Amino acid sequence: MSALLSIENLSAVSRRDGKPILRDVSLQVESGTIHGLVGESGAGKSTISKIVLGIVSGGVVVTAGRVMLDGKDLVQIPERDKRILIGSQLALIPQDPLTALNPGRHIGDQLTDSLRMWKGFNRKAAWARALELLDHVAIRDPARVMDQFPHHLSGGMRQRVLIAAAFAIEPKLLIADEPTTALDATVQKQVLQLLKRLQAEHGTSVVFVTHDLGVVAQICDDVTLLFQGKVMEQGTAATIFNAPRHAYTRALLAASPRYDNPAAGLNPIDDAVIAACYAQIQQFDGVQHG
Ligand SMILES: Nc1ncnc2c1ncn2[C@@H]1O[C@H](COP(=O)(O)OP(=O)(O)OP(=O)(O)O)[C@@H](O)[C@H]1O
Repeated sequence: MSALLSIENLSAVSRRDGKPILRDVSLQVESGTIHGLVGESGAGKSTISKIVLGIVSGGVVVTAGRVMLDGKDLVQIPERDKRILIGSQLALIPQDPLTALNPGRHIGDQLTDSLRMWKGFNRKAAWARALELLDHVAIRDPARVMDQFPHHLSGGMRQRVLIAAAFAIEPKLLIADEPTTALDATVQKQVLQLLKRLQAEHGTSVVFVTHDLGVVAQICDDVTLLFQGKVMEQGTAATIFNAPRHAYTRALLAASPRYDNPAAGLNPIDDAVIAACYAQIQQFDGVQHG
């Protein structure tokens, strides 16, 4: 297997106060696999995704590292080349489908836009392809949905539309940013199954951003676990779940809801584990600056 996306020693700081946001993060997303980017709030998951997608805000400064997509460094290449590379090979499934869709435009127009822009379809061909895509994500009566506005659809349907839009350009890499957080448990499971099916059919590589290890267990092949912008543990999902090495991983697992045993209680993360993580980070920062 070869890595489609290779993040190498990526570090970033806040422009305002120089505070580290990413600390020497390296990870590889192998072709045709789903890589879970996992961590609690502030771990740096969104920052990594935004750097890959070329949409990181000016408040974040990348201070070191490379982001290699298919052999090209996204941090270094000229802006125009980057836009073309990202637009044609990357797609995003966002957390909140409602804000990601334009409320004032029909679903059909929104779906055909990227097909016309990136796949060179004419209006008629794009419309036919969009109908197929909606059918493929199990939307009933796609022709009717094409003429609807986002607010006419349920949350699960909106997320299916965005999944259809993401796969429309046949991206090599898909970034799914907590795509099921806003959905209730039953719909969440259906959307995850859909994502997994399409990913396998298309051979797409996926970075799956989540704070939820239960979701990781359902669909990820590999996992990178972050704490305060530092990789705490990395490996196959099987290793992370069956033989976690880091105390933080074990604590997070114990604190996650058990889908196979919902009656089992949750164990809050021990303060001592968090203190040890901060100590590890302080030591890392000390070595960097000392
Ligand atoms: N534009 C910015 N300017 C300065 N600091 C930022 C900026 N964006 C994010 N940060 C900081 O970077 C750190 C990581 O944030 P990030 O949003 O990447 O974490 P996350 O793991 O995605 O968390 P969440 O699950 O809450 O979205 C946080 O401390 C945050 O305050």
